[in-house]
Amino acid sequence: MFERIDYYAGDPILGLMEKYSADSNPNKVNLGIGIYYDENGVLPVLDCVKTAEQRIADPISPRPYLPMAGLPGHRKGCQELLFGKDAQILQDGLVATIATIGGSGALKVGAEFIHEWFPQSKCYVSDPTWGNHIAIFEGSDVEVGKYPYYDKASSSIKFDEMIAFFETLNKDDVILLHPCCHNPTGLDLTREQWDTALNVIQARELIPFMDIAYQGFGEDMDSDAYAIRKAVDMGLPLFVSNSFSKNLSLYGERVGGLSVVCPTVDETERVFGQLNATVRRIYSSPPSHGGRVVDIVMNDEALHEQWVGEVYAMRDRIKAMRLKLKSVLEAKIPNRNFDYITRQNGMFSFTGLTPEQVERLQSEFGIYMVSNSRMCVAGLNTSNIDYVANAMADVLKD
Ligand SMILES: Cc1[nH+]cc(COP(=O)(O)O)c(/C=N/[C@@H](CC(=O)O)C(=O)O)c1O
Repeated sequence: MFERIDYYAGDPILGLMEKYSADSNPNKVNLGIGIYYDENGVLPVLDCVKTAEQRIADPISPRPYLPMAGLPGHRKGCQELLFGKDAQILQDGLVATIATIGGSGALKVGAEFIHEWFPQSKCYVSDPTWGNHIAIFEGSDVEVGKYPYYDKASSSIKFDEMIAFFETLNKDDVILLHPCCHNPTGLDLTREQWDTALNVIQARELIPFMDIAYQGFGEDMDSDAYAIRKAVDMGLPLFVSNSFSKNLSLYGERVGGLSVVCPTVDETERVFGQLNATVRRIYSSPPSHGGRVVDIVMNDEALHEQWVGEVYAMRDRIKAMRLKLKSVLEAKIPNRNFDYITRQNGMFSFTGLTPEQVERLQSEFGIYMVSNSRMCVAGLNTSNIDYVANAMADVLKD
């Protein structure tokens, strides 16, 4: 009956977690999946989340279905975080926002929506991008292409090539963009480059789809949303998927959002309705527990302020690890340039190690990076960074 079903080869990122867990090496280090670990190598529960959890737990309350779009407070929290608390488009009711099952759920609903209502549109992702971007859009029968992004030789962005490629695309083609903390390269456009890119997107009548999964880990909450807010200022139609997995450290609660910025209130109502219809036919409604945590933290002024501080502390620890790794590697291999480590933003560093070198780190040292050489810098701490730097120096020297 099922003998014709293909074996699943596994996911290049999630599959690493299983291998890491099974590794008996006492010195093993997990630099694979994009998860923030604290200085003690522990996945933190943020203090603001602890408070929210206590409020949810006492008094304990029933767990009815949520609306298809999720809790209004969760949706409001997404909108204010992405567009700014006083954004005119929010006052004018021009944003259709739903709470989703993480950023992945937001991308899936967005992909389904595009397949249904823009069937001629192709989706173009950066080369390279987060691998699941391609799987999610192709899984919704949206044809996926790649736009030039990363130049391996110079560890920089192929900006002119990217712009030239955008100029060749068709009206309503979708451009999947990382507003900050690009995964896997860590390389972000400057504000001037965003302005240029968005002008071309506007001129070609392309549809920007911005996936922001690490807001607050780059510069700050507002700066990290620059591209999103610039697109709004320009009057562009815009899709934004956001994730609270990383900046609320709520990975397993599956909380995110999908927002669509529309030209008129009538179009916003139409889009919002169809987003609900799409949710209903995929998973019906989002999870309530995580949604309530988001609602409480995002809408309680004191908790929101505490949350921002906790995100910036995570950001700053990652930045400190970048500086330390760069200095240790420079000391060990003086003739090699490691500037890329501190030029990159967010959780990831694209190390440029060859697949063989990545494999050696794993098999000889128990250090796990994604096979494309992406390192999750948040897995480093003062206890393991010398071990990791020594191992990287060893494989780089040979
Ligand atoms: C750019 C991006 N967008 C969306 C997601 C999905 O987020 P979530 O809210 O958990 O559904 C992730 C997760 N990335 C990390 C984990 C994973 O691969 O699923 C990663 O790149 O390691 C991203 O890196």
